[in-house]
Amino acid sequence: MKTAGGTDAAKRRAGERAAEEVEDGDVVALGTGSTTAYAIEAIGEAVGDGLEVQGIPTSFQSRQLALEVGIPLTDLDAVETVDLAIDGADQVVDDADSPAHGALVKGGGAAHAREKLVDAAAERFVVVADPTKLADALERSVPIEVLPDAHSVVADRLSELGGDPTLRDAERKDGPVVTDNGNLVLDCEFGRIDNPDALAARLSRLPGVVEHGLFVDLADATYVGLEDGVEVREY
Ligand SMILES: O=C[C@H](O)[C@H](O)[C@H](O)COP(=O)(O)O
Repeated sequence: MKTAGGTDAAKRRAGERAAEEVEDGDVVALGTGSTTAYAIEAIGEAVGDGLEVQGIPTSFQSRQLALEVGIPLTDLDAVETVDLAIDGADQVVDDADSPAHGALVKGGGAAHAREKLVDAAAERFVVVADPTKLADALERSVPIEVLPDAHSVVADRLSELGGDPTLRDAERKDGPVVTDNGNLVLDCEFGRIDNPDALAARLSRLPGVVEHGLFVDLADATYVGLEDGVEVREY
């Protein structure tokens, strides 16, 4: 998969390095997005060379790619353990002095509900990112998957919390984005999020919210792809 801009080589390095963590016999959660796609392709190559793994896809996109590159697939409810999750992020807190170090915003591809489920279940969750994703604090809009009937009432509650929600529109279809789970997505601006843990708890309490894109205390490491290598942050 190719993406626009100069970060493609960095994404590839991060993805390929994370794929090197996969061991024979592992169950691996396969995240969604352009960076994780490089990891899935690399795992597929290793499978071609004899590595035995089972993958759990997190979206239609990652499922299709995994099938294309020959990774045998399974489901979360069919396995006892998920050894490793490899997944991208839209933003990562990279300030080691911050209590939110390693917190993420995810869901740019509207896959965050399934991603959070498997990333949280994994023994080890590795984020793959290029340097444009790193920030001192989270300030990207937060994707919030909502039941279709709930989008306007949840939007009202988000405004009361100080947010500025927008229903995500599909680019090549009239109407909103519909997730793989049949739901809608509100992208909510909160400005700089100094306490993502507190905001995450408030969002989770709203009836009609299926899942939000704040991932707090879930990642074990971030692999940051650079033009000439990979930097690893362990949390
Ligand atoms: O819903 C999508 C996911 O959370 C992605 O992992 C995230 O948007 C990052 O994607 P990319 O690697 O394409 O920037």
